[in-house]
Amino acid sequence: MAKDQVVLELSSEEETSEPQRAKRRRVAPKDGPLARALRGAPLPGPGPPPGFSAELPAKVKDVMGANEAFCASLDASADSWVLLLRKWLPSGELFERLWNRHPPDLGKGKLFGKEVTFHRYQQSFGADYAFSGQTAHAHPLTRQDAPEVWHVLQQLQKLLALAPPLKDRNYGACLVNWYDGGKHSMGFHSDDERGLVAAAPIFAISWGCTRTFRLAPKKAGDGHKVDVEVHDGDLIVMGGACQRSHKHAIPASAKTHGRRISLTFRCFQSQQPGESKKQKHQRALLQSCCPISVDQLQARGFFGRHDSTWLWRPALAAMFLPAPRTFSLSEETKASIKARGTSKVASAAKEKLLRAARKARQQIQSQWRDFQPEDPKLATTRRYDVETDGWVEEQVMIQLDSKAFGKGAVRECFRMKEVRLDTRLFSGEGGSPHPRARLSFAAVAAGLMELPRSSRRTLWVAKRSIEDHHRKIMHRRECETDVIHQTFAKHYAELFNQEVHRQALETGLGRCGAHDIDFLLTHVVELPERVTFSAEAFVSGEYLKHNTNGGSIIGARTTPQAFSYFTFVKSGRRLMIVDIQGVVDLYTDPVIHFLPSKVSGKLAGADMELNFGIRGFALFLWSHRRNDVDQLLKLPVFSLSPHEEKYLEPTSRTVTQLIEATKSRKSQPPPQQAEGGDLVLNLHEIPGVDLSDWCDWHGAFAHRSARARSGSFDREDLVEAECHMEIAAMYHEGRITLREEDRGEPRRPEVESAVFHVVEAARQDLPEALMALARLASQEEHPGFLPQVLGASETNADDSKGRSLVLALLGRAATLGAKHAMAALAAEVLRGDASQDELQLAADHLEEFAMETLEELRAKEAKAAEQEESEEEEEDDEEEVDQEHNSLHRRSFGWEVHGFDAWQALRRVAELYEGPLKEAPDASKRAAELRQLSQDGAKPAEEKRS
Ligand SMILES: O=C(O)CCC(=O)C(=O)O
Ligand SMILES: [Fe+2]
Repeated sequence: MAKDQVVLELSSEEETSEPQRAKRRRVAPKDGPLARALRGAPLPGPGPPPGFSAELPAKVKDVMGANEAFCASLDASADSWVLLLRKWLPSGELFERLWNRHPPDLGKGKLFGKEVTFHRYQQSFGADYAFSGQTAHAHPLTRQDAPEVWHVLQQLQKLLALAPPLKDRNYGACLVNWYDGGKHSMGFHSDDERGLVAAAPIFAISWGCTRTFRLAPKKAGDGHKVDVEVHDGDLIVMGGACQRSHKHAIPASAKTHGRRISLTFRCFQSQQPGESKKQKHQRALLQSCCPISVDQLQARGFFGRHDSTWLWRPALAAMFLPAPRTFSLSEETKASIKARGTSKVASAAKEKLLRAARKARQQIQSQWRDFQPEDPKLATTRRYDVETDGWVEEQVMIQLDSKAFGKGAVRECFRMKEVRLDTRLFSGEGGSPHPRARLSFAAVAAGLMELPRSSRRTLWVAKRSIEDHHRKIMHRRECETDVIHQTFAKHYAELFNQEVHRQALETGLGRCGAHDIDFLLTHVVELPERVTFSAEAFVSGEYLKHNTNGGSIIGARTTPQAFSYFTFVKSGRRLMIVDIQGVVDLYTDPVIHFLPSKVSGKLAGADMELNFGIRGFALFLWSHRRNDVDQLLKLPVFSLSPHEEKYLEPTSRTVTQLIEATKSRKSQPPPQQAEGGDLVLNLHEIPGVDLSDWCDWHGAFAHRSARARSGSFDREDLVEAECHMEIAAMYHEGRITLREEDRGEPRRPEVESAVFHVVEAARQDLPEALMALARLASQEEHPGFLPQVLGASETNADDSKGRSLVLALLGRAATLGAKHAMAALAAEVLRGDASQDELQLAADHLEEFAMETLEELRAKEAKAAEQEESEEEEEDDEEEVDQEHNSLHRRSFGWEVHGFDAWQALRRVAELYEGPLKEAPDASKRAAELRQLSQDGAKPAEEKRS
């Protein structure tokens, strides 16, 4: 079964109406619009048990007499629910009669491979019941053979008649359990055997003494636990995703001595009646507007949601609208709901659904009208499995359209039908191909036979790149990349949905406007002779783009933006899924920005063309405004400057500007830095920038010698800081700017925000940011980076404060291993009158600078020698883009001009130990060593020079 091919045409409601809907959903069905309109007067009685709240529509209660009916949703989105109908069908004299029908022996089963005897009697009726590793053979469920069970079934059918999706379902399978006293019990389990109609509710009737019916989530945190005292005649209905999310049990009880019987009715696929003409028609309509079966919809919980098992919900109908248009009931209809009640609404909604489906069918038919398929061909599909990072292959038969129906700049699309071959047709029972079957397979392939009716035929769009498809291997890799990306995105979409559900439940905030999202599943189709396509399911509807790989945010939807940011955070800042586009929340064709060294497997090997790495992350973070969904998911805040907060509307950046920003990193030289005129800004007066706590440079002493650092400095956690620095770089280069009309000063570079981001990056210990900031704080000119910024001296009388700040920043950078910061710090310290401690620090840093420089020289020489040996001529430095780091990475901002080379540095340190530091431990010994080293090293270097 093509379970995975889910194509829905969803209609989008206005984002703004979402909070209201979310609110409704949380307490559904109680506050569903229909339920609210239909709710009758409350019934007398003890009221709902803990965890239960809602009452059911009056019409449902009518049929059941004056009994109470409650509903509990087991999770925040009401995907899993239970109904409780009190005193639905008291046992009366039937109890004794059915009791006498229990089998002579206790039930038996297998648990973890071991034979066990259950603490209860058990018998199935109507359909064999497979449980705990064995099958219980059923007795017939007829008036003659099981009159009591039969009687209950008759009553149940009356109830089913109220629920359109269930009314023609056959519930002719019942498991009866006899509990003789409190020692008899049933352990936790779910009623999720094979062969059940997916998501069709389970009906459990209790007779006899009161027991606790316990429901608990399978995974802690996935929903609520509920204990219900079930009395004689009570009916429990478990619906929606209940069996998937929850387990249930009848726990043993020391206090209970009475007898109890339970009857659970289930809906088996094998027992469903043939469809009537009308039903068939309805089903065909649904299927024609989306190649997904009604059963699959049920499996996805669409029919099980909220009260939709009982009424066709308008929201459900809306899902089938072909184009995203706001679907809402007319005022007139709403009034009639209020006035008249259930059945009208149900049928009106149904009518709307059918009309929508018909329209969708027409649309699809017209799209496929001039489909002129070529002969069917055998092909291999390859699906990517995220878990195993491998490919799964399958044989299919495809028919391609003879001409492309769509052409983009890089790709062309063909309509395609794909038939997944029904293996029963083509192979013998045991899996080995039957000779005759093989024959017919060949016959189909040769076009001699019609495609077999029973196999599934689905509609696809096959894509290939216009340019490259003749370069077969390349093109195959490209198709694979598409598939890998999309499957990855789908995986993250699932994580996103789960997280939204979890947070909605935990916080009690509801979904805060978050929609469930999905990506189309794609696969590679490979024809003989290595002709390759990537294929994805066909969707119709209005196609919208929500953000781009260049960081543009389009439109006001919150879900797609939150999703992109979620992928960044969830992946540990290793990747970010962008270019979110598709029909409503069914997306396709994403781009993944990633850091090549931090992802593994097939993703790492995938296409680099559209991956902008750090710059891609930075552009998105710069454009993205924090929204409700980010907050719901507790995604961390990425700080933006006060100017950005004020002037940056997500829509204020033009797409071209951003695309320019991303492209030019690769090919063109940076644009001329934006004209600054005679703009001068004092570093200490930039809004949002507070450097006062940095101004004590003695903080740098805390780290003493950089060599005392434990291990090498780890840049793993610096991705966010790199993003800040990249934003600063882009401002500096004039690649991005704020909306000028708002700020009222056209063509003025946005220096304030650039500085803000440098400071953010410096606070996160990014060495180049510390050095950049030190440069901005210094009193020298710095034409290379944000020349408009002045350090303290000219405007600030307190000169020493400025020097302190510079030293503190350099000290921190030095401690983090920035070589030139070490030497520059030493040079600065030695220039003034320094204390002993300061001199010692300078000596330590200078020594380490020398050692590192020597190390680098040695490594360089070794590499050169190696290259000479292997005679590698190729210069493979073909303008490689560093995706892992910001474009100012390893820049020293003028601090490299400190006047020391390794030898000079060594001599200078020696001088210090001979002079002002001669009191230091082992001073003279160290001085001698350093002098020796400087002489040894200097010789070969001088030889070389001459
Ligand atoms: O005795 C009960 O009410 C529980 C029965 C049950 O869970 C089952 O038959 O699967
Ligand atoms: Fe059960």
